[in-house]
Amino acid sequence: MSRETIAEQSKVKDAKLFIDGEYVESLSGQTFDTLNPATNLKLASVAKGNEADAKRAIESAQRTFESGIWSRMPIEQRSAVLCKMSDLIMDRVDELGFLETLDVGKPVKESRGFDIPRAAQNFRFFAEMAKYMVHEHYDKHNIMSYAKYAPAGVTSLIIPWNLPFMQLTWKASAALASGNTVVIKPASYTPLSAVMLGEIANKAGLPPGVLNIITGPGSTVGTAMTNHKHVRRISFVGESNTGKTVMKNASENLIPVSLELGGKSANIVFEDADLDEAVKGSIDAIYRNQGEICLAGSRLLVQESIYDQFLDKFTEAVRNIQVGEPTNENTDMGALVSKSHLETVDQYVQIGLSEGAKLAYGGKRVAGLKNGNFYEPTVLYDVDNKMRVAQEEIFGPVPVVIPFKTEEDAIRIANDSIYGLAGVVWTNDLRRGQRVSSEVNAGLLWINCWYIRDLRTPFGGAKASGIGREGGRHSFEFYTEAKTVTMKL
Ligand SMILES: NC(=O)c1ccc[n+]([C@@H]2O[C@H](COP(=O)([O-])OP(=O)(O)OC[C@H]3O[C@@H](n4cnc5c(N)ncnc54)[C@H](O)[C@@H]3O)[C@@H](O)[C@H]2O)c1
Ligand SMILES: O=C/C=C/C=C(\O)C(=O)O
Repeated sequence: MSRETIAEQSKVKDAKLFIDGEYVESLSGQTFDTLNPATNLKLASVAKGNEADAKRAIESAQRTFESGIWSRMPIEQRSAVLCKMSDLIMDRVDELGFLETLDVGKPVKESRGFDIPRAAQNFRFFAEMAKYMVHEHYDKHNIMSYAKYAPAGVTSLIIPWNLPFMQLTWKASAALASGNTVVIKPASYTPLSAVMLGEIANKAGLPPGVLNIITGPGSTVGTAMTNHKHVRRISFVGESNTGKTVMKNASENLIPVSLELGGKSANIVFEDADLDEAVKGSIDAIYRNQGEICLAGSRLLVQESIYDQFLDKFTEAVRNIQVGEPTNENTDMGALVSKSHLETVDQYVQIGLSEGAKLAYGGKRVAGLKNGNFYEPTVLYDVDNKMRVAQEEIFGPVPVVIPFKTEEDAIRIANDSIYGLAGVVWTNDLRRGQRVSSEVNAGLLWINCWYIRDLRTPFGGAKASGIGREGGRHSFEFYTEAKTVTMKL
């Protein structure tokens, strides 16, 4: 399909709330604008929901849950609806990919090649898996016990702006496959793809009220979605500090939370690594999605004996990254999500330089692309792990390169962080790879690769990077309520 046809098809519509199977205005009638990060021009007007709208959606989800139309639907039927949603997402991969690119600022080759296909895969994966869940059953003399996994109830899903459609569907597909009804809140910078899920749900035959979408501020909509007594699960993705607020609010009604939060992951390159592979993988780990990815290998730890050689090769590769118009097929790195985020990223670079870090490349806005939020892929090196740029999440295309002497040093530095989301080890000694991955305190470790996903595995972080795990059976455990039935025979 040509770029023009896709653009025509993806004509950005104003976005409304989606409640009880219908698109509606917010009760206040207020709206806000979502901008294109590549131009900072308005893309669409979006309904600005408030507490009352969130309550409307929660009540609709609660009524629908209790009706049993979805929660008691035979699993084969439920699964078929979700597979249909998967197909409908793939049918619209070009259009949804283009829309995601316009709203997030990310390269279209990634939106169409990864985010949207992965969203379709999320639905198919959980729809299929739900059919084959193994249930527990124990016999003890004349006593038989078994566990039933009942859907938990109304589930709030709160999503950030960096990979909106992929993350939203990662949560929604598992929650729905478990038999729950959901209320979704996308981030205000990037609400457009989420809103499309309403259309897709209706077309697939999801009963009205099973899936609801409320756009609006976190302080009002988000709060209502996290302290309402009818909400039985909250899955939140975002910053660690917002996660703390979510947990505090959830405690009012003792609502279980799953929190996927920030990261500052160590990407460790040992002297025995395949250097070309390590350079290529490390580039991907920090510049993909403009560095706006929680799993980013943002602390690049390099063994002293290869430090200069690695840094030269890495910087050379950075020079070749094509930064540009996100809808252009050749673009590798697009625009940061907002002007204020661009300013934050730039401030961090200045902080790093004032702390004594050196600049190997980048460090400023892209000349010639001043209307959008384009920042050069940047390399800060000779960084000490104590510096703020090594301790705080920058969430942009700015790795900090830190030298280390021994394996023990690398592990100590990797663990000297409040975060514990991910870690990457580059080495040709797989015993070392195993040792280091056992010692790094993080939820996700990759050896000689980065961000390869098997959806059956537990996904989540340690320390300030989160609470709980989703993925495969871990998602089903979170989104259901286990009930033990014991029978005397
Ligand atoms: N661990 C992971 O899997 C993962 C994945 C993606 C992003 N992240 C993290 O997300 C952050 C970037 O995203 P962001 O800037 O959108 O995060 P954010 O915390 O500002 O916002 C996330 C979502 O929470 C909402 N929100 C804000 N205040 C709220 C409140 N009081 N109650 C309920 N909801 C509220 C926002 O509107 C948004 O929808 C980074 O820290 C990144 O590492 C983590
Ligand atoms: O920015 C964070 C990336 C999150 C990735 C996932 O949730 C996933 O791959 O399932």
